[in-house]
Amino acid sequence: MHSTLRRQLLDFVSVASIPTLFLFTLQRIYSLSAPSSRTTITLQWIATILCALLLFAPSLGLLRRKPVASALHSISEPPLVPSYLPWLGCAITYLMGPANFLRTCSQRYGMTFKFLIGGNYVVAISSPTAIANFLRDRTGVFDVVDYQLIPLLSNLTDPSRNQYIYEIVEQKALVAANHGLSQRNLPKVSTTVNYEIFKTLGNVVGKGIQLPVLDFVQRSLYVAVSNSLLGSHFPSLATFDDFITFDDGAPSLLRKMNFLARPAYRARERLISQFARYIDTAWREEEGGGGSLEGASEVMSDIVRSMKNSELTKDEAARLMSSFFWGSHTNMMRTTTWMVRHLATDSILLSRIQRELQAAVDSKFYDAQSILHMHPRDLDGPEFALLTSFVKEVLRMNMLPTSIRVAVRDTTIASDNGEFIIIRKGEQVLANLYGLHHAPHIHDDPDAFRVDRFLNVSTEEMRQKKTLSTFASGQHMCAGRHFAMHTMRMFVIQLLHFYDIKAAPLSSGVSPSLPPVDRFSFITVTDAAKDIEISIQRRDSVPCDIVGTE
Ligand code: HEM
Repeated sequence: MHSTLRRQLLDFVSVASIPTLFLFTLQRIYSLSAPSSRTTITLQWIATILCALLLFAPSLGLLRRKPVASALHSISEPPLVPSYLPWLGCAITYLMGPANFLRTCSQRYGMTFKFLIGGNYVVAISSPTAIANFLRDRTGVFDVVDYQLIPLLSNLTDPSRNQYIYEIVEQKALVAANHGLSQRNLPKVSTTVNYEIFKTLGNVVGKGIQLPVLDFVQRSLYVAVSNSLLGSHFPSLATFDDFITFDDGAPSLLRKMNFLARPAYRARERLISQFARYIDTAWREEEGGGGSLEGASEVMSDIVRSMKNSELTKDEAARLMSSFFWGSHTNMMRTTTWMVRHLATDSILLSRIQRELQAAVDSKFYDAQSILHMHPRDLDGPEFALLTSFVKEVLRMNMLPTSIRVAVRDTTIASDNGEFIIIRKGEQVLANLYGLHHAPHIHDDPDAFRVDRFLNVSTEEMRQKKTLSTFASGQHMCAGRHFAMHTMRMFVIQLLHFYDIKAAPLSSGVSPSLPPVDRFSFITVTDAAKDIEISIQRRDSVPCDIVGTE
């Protein structure tokens, strides 16, 4: 707050001084040439009004620093989104609906803009080059603020412990997560996830069901992913309801609006005690400071070991696990939910994806067993090019920003076309994925859903153009990206191979269309009341008997 007020004062002093001096000079000239008390009073009034306007100019957005041009580059200050509340700024509009706020501002102000929120200036950036540059910064000018969210998400209440906890997270737990979920080590967990998806779909769907899409996907993915990461000591089914309640309220908990999220608050505490119990039950000590979680994936054992070998309490470790667990489920569930909704409501899309899958089955993956042994590399190959493009398109349409950094000193970020964006010390920089993924000069007809948008774009080309940034980049790029891409595609492959799916008709008998995005939500969800139902039937023609799955 202090720096904001100082900034406003400096803005005022620097800009207000020019017209004030001008009026003062004018006044002097008038009073010298034609002394008249009326003229002097009028000029004083004009000066006062101008000063008052200029004082509030920063929050009204009237004050825009002109871009400073240099011979080689253009260096510019981002335009400030007007707001009428001095310290709060745009907080209310942003917090009530970030998706809507970013969409409106991107349309109005373009690729970069600044807004005031609760005493902090946030610079939202959509340029692919600028996003990559600030996320990949290695000079230390951009610090991670996301970790400040960990205490909020995990309900860590002793601030004196936070610095130490961040260090353990950054230097130990995340290193273990990145290593265990890397492309090289992914096969250690991917076969388990393939089998768990198979088993869970069998249990949830049985011979056939009709469920809202969100409920179906959340239930199936939650159990499959939890089982594959944590093994059978973790009560996946029994914790599902608490996880969903926590997930629903997570945006409010992160916004410090606990009063809006009491059920989520309580559900999270129950989940945390389950984690504490799980670590006790599943942990097996080994000689030499080792040890592992019985039946769990190697990566989860490594993460828990890294916490156990530090000075974290059991409660702190259980709380951190709940945050990791939430992060590993929430985005994947939402993305897969949108994929299934698209498939259920668009018969052309469904048959294109089915044809690709059938061709892959005919040529390479002849039976259920070979589908369940698919290697992550198989999914990245040409056999599943359309499915891969489909996931990317769904991510492009729905991802909201998650990457925020804070500038520790004044700096600039190199953007496109030789432009530089001025960032001042203390300002937060936000990767505005909405702006990047919906800019018409970057993505042709950006509001249209095109399943083959990324079909002929190689990974290398995408890396170079940086036009899709769903997993961020740089040091804190998503550790679970390979796991997520594998799991989401495997879920769709099994759903379409072993089952027939279609959207259940509405009560009017009409086939439903894709439900609208709730633009006022924190994440691009749909209003639960507007979700569509899906009918799923096991395909008797496809054998489902797999050796090794009881
Ligand atoms: C569709 C699915 C997913 C999306 C879109 C996604 C997106 C992201 C993004 C954008 C970040 C970077 C945040 C930042 O820059 O500060 C991130 C970080 C992270 N994600 Fe994911 N994620 C997904 C799935 C997963 C899964 C399945 C896991 C684990 C199994 C996971 C684990 C992590 C971890 C540990 C980090 C922190 C990395 C670090 O700070 O070094 N994510 N994720």
